[in-house]
Amino acid sequence: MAGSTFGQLFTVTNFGESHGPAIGCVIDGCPPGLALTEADIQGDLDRRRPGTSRHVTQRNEPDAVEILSGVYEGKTTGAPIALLIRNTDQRSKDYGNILQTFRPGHADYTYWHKYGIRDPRGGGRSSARLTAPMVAAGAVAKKWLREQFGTEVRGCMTQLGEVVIQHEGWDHVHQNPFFAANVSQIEALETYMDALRKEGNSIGARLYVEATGVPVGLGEPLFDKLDADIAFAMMGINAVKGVEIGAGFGCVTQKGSEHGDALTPEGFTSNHAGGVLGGISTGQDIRVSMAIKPTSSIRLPRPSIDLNGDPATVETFGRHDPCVGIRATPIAEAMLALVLIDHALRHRAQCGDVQVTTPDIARRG
Ligand SMILES: C=C(O[C@@H]1CC(C(=O)O)=C[C@@H](OP(=O)(O)O)[C@H]1O)C(=O)O
Repeated sequence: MAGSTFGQLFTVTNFGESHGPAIGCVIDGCPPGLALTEADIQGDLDRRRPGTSRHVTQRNEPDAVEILSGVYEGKTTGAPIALLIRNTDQRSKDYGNILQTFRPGHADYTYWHKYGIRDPRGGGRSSARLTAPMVAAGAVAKKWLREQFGTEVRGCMTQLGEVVIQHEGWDHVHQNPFFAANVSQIEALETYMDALRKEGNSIGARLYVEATGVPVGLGEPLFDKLDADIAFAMMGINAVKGVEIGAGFGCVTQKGSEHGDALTPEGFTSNHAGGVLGGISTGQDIRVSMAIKPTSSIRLPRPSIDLNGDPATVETFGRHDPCVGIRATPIAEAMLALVLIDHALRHRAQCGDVQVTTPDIARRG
């Protein structure tokens, strides 16, 4: 399958460029009968959209979604659902000076060598703007999962550069532009970002995303393991460079007696597995962490080469996120929801009914 379609039974085909007339996606395989309006989707798009604080790109896009097909009298019909988001605030002249060069750390270089042609305006097809349609599709998946199984997907930023963010409570996530589960560190995060922006530089971040109320049995035994597909989905998000499931790299120093989550009649007593054993969901919370690289478009001049391979200096102007991780939480949530709906439909196709249990006493304790 070509590289713009995600999923096996609930497929999402992403289209568009950052400075084209519109971006969007076509969802195929959505179960019929799901009540769906634009309002079900818009909330998550608003959480991701640019221009909402001084710490993100100042490109001001409403990211208003239009449902073009697949819904009749407020319900999905089983037909493809086309979702459209019009681009309204392109400023393509910002990219004039980098047409002949490659930004270090950017897809400019690989796109040029692969295709021999690229749309450089706003990063074209490589733009993080193309995550918006995935957030829209993810909102549909979230709604179906919630109604079928009571599954909830949520995420937060856990580290911005060197600043580790302590988890104070999930309700804090909605009260700050960083998606931090913390309000007492917001001032420190703002000071950090203000200094970084002044310097013309960018920084990486770490995010956490989890799904609760996940049925047992989602995932395939050998290749399409649930955790493998989650890692694939997260690595498909622009700028993600590392993914951990459960204890992740922490398992290197764990002993078997510690890592293996004990089973009791009431449920598991811990969740180092991150909710997946043998590639199949345990019914515990799915726990995922990811590392997001610093934005490659920065104001600081850097050495590079031009299209002829001669030395060049690159400086990027325009409206870039000093930390793409700041707006990435809704994207990670959406990708996790898309993996879960796809595997829930696959499980149902092979095994019939999906078993909903929440044997995770670790999270209740
Ligand atoms: C527009 C969005 O982010 C954009 C992502 C992006 C990039 O190269 O990835 C470059 C910038 O585009 P522009 O130069 O056109 O402002 C960001 O603003 C968005 O996320 O919706």
